[in-house]
Amino acid sequence: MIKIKVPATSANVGVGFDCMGLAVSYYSTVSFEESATKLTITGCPTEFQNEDNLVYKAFVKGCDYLDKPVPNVKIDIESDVPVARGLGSSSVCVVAGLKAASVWFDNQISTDQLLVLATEMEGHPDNVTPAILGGLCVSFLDDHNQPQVIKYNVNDRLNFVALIPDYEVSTHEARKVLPKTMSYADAIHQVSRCAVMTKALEVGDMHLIHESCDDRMHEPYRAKLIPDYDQAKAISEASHGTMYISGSGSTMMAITPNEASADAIVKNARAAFPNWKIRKMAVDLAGVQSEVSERGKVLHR
Ligand SMILES: Nc1ncnc2c1ncn2[C@@H]1O[C@H](COP(=O)(O)OP(=O)(O)O)[C@@H](O)[C@H]1O
Ligand SMILES: N[C@@H](CCOP(=O)(O)O)C(=O)O
Repeated sequence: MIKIKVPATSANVGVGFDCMGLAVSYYSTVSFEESATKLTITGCPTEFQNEDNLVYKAFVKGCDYLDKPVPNVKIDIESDVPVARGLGSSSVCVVAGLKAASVWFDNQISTDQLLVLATEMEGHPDNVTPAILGGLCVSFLDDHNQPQVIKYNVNDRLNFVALIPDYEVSTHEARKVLPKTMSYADAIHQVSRCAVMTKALEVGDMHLIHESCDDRMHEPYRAKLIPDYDQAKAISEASHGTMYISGSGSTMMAITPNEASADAIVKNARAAFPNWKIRKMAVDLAGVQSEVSERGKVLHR
């Protein structure tokens, strides 16, 4: 059996639209086993238990890339990552399927190629890159379709709190509300803040994090899709947090200067939104992990 563990990701981190993403300590584990029948999928909503399942599509893409016949397979998805909440559930599926195909055929897909294939499927690299590599990543595909990635450290003092609403926002729909162009003035605003944000996260400078986390590319448009955005932001800021929309929402992520501030946000957000999941999260540094076992015995990781 092959088990693939993939972290959730918080894309954009406010000002890094479509290029910056953070792997967080919230996971899905997907198992792949040989099967007598073509495909069995368990552990996910019935609407996804068919050949259109994103994990299976990615597995097929990986096999095709390696020019191997797609094996009959049983897939079991054990997921903590909520669907369509801006924590990269689709990237988890894509990365799990591609990585499983690689492991199935002796790890023949390189990490760079995994990044290329995963980005092709997702359409943007900001979730799949940290899901594969872990940590805080900034990335793009160059003109030769090669991934260019830089990883930044995130200061240990910082804490992250995910405020996960009980309603979805589909990434596809949340991309439709964005304008097609932006002004030079807004581009300067964005580029300068994005560059400052990366270093501010590294050194843990909460003042600079707060000042630079002021997006003009997506957040003003998407805030309208999240009816509780203003209240969530007020709760975060009342306890010294800086909040941004995680990915395309609906989750909102608060960055806090210390644990006490994170605990206060958790307490106040739980009181205000009793039906939401409010979770403290750490940065995942490992990225995708695989394990191969036979009759319960781990053969290699
Ligand atoms: N456990 C799962 N099994 C199959 N497909 C899934 C699963 N989780 C997520 N998906 C796919 O990912 C899509 C959600 O992706 P998206 O709208 O980008 O939101 P997110 O922010 O969670 O990535 C679902 O519509 C579905 O196609
Ligand atoms: N850059 C993308 C990120 C989408 O992340 P998701 O977790 O919501 O799928 C975007 O903002 O559209």
